[in-house]
Amino acid sequence: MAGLAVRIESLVKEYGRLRALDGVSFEIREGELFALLGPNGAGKTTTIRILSGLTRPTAGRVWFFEKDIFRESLAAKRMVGLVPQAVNLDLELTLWENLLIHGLLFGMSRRAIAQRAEELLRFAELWERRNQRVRTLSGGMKRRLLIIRALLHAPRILFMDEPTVGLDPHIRRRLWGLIKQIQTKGTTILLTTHYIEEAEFLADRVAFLDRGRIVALDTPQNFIQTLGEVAVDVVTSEGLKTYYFRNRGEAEREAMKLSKQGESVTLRRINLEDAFIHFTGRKV
Ligand SMILES: Nc1ncnc2c1ncn2[C@@H]1O[C@H](COP(=O)(O)OP(=O)(O)OP(=O)(O)O)[C@@H](O)[C@H]1O
Repeated sequence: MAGLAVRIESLVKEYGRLRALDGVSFEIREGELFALLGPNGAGKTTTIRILSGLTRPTAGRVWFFEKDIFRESLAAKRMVGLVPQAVNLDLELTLWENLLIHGLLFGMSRRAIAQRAEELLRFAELWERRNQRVRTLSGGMKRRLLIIRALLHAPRILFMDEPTVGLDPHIRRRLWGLIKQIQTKGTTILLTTHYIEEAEFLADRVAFLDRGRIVALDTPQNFIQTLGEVAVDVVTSEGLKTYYFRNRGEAEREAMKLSKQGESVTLRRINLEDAFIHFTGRKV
């Protein structure tokens, strides 16, 4: 059984009178891909900022591989790579130069940087473009560069804050492939997202964050199974109602009954969005 990569205990973050995080605790196992899913303002970025050493919590403790990150902050920083929400690359420099600067900031030798940069640029299919200015890249390419920059110093843990926000669906899927490959190579990943299908596709476990609190935490499969297997959506004069059933037979019987009453009925598989609405009482 894999050890613990991240242990977070009772994190609180206050901005004046606003409690952005209200006692957040969870653990991430080594090699796991863990998603923090929540609506805007839930506290996802605040959590990532604390874990990356960009801001201090009001209270709470965090360990990476059993090292207290506030007591051993330098060692902790070297263990993590951060993919921020905003594309903070230097647009006037080339891809290669962006990676070089990052490596030097992390105290890597030029030789080690060159070796690792080549490996990662090839991995992200950006090698041919290494001498282009970042300005000339598409949105999806910039995101790929942002991800490999975070991996340059070979961190054991990768934090990704909304890595696919605002991208077209096919570019998002390509990034999902890349993220999965990074996990396969052994990196522990924490990502935040408000795209439910992203969490459902990528994550081993998902925590629903709502107004600074974790309201539910489990694997996508377990969340879905808690509700059942098949959902029946019914459009009524009062709006859309959804009913959950353990199997298709039960769902079909109920759907038949409702259609006979003249209701408009659709059957579908239960997904993580159903679970999210069930646990938070609202949409992402
Ligand atoms: N520096 C700050 N000063 C004051 N309030 C802040 C600050 N940073 C975040 N907040 C507030 O804390 C709460 C949580 O914000 P946070 O950015 O962590 O949410 P989020 O889940 O990442 O949302 P989003 O998806 O919009 O990035 C919000 O109410 C936000 O307005």
